[in-house]
Amino acid sequence: ELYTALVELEELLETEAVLMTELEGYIAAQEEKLRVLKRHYSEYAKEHDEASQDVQAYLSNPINAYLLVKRLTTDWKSVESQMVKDVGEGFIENITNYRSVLKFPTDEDLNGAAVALMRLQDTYKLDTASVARGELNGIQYSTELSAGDCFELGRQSYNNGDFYHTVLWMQEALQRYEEEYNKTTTKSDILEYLAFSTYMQGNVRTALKLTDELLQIVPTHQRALGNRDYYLKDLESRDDRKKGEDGYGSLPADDAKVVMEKKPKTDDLPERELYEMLCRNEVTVPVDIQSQLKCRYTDLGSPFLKLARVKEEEAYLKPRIVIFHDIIYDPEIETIKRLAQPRFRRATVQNSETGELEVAHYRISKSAWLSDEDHKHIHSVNRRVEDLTGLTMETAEQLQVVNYGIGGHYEPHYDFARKEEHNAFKKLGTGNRIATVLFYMSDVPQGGGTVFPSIKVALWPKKGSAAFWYNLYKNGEGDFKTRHAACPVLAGSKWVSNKWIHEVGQEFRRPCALTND
Ligand SMILES: O=C(O)CCC(=O)C(=O)O
Ligand SMILES: [Fe+2]
Repeated sequence: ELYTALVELEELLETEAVLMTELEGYIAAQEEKLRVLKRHYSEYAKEHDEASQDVQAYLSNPINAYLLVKRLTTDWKSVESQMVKDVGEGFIENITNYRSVLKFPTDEDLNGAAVALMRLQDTYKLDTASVARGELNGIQYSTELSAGDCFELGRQSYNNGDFYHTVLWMQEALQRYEEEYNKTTTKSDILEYLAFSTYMQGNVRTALKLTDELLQIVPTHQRALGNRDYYLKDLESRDDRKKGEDGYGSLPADDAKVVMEKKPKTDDLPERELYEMLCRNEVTVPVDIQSQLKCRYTDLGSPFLKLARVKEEEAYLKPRIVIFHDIIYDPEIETIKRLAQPRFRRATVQNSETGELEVAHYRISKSAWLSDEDHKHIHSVNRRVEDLTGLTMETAEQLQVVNYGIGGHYEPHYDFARKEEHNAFKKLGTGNRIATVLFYMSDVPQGGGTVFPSIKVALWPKKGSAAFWYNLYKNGEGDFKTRHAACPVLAGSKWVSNKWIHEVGQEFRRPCALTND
């Protein structure tokens, strides 16, 4: 699939350019065909008119008689062959050939891109009308969506069983439909989806009202008729139940407070809330902690860095999370992006029960792995990580390069493996992931932060900087406060590289301890 990385979507513009050229050619051929037919027609019209004025006089001329017969035999054959001529064939053939060389998105991409929009809408609390106007957080990004576009977004949500977003987008479609001069969809289609999803959201009365509206437009609509009966029965049975319960016999006035509660997500509610608030930059590190944070030029105790000190900024102290500024250079970034691009695969996660690598809705990006041998720039970057951290790269993983597409994200996770988990590191014999270095290789205009919910830290990508933290305590236990996430990218293309450093080989560089600290 293509929607999971922005670089791959860029290639779709090339596909679009080729398709436009083909379509233009097809239109020209079709116009030529019509031009020829029109010419034939006007010849017929001219002769026919003349003949009609005086049929006998016209036909008494043997040449005219001959020409009339000719017009309706050989001439007409050529008209017919012109009419049946399929000017599209060649173009369709071209397009079919392009399918194997150009990138084409699939239905999965369409769905993924729609789901990503819904994710952005939820995480960043974007209201449907603004998104439909092409506006994200008050910034105008694109052209407006038509009623048909909104309808299609609603339909995608519907197919995913997401009635909450179906209702939002069908309502928007309806509003836009009413204001549209050139209609891009039909009101009955919108009403059908809207009514049923409203019902699924628990609002029977509104569903009934919408279905009645639909039946006014299409009185014989079979599904609507069936649904209407069903909704009425449902209301009746609710009425009965209500009577039995409290004896009042009144229905809950669900119309008054349009019920549109989101599906309850009880599994991760508090962290989820905090995560999304951090992504929206609504939470900051408490002042008493913030006031202790420092920035410095430092050699970090490395002889090599004595003459090339680095800019270190503390983002948090326990656990210690630091940002190194201007630590990876533009030419290196360019090399990394160039080498990674052809190797990109959908990023996977490890199933903690089976140990298998699999794709997951909670990690949406493309990634590739680069090693020292791939380019001298990769070697330099790895060497720099060794200088910055004082840790050996002997047991580290290769450099992982990641690009996030529309709404791309990675929900809260630990970089280290938990004891009970099945994990590939056990087999490798390199120990757990002791530390993470995360290079930011692009700026991100909106969204795309790296956030740590349990300590309320948000790091914002800045091209050329890197974050560093230890995932494990000195006694090898995982530090659960390092749980972190990559917020959905709201605007722009986010590029990062991870260097995951392992335990084995660090014995004299970061000696073990008996307790956490
Ligand atoms: O992209 C980010 O900001 C964080 C990525 C991350 O946490 C990971 O890849 O493990
Ligand atoms: Fe991570």
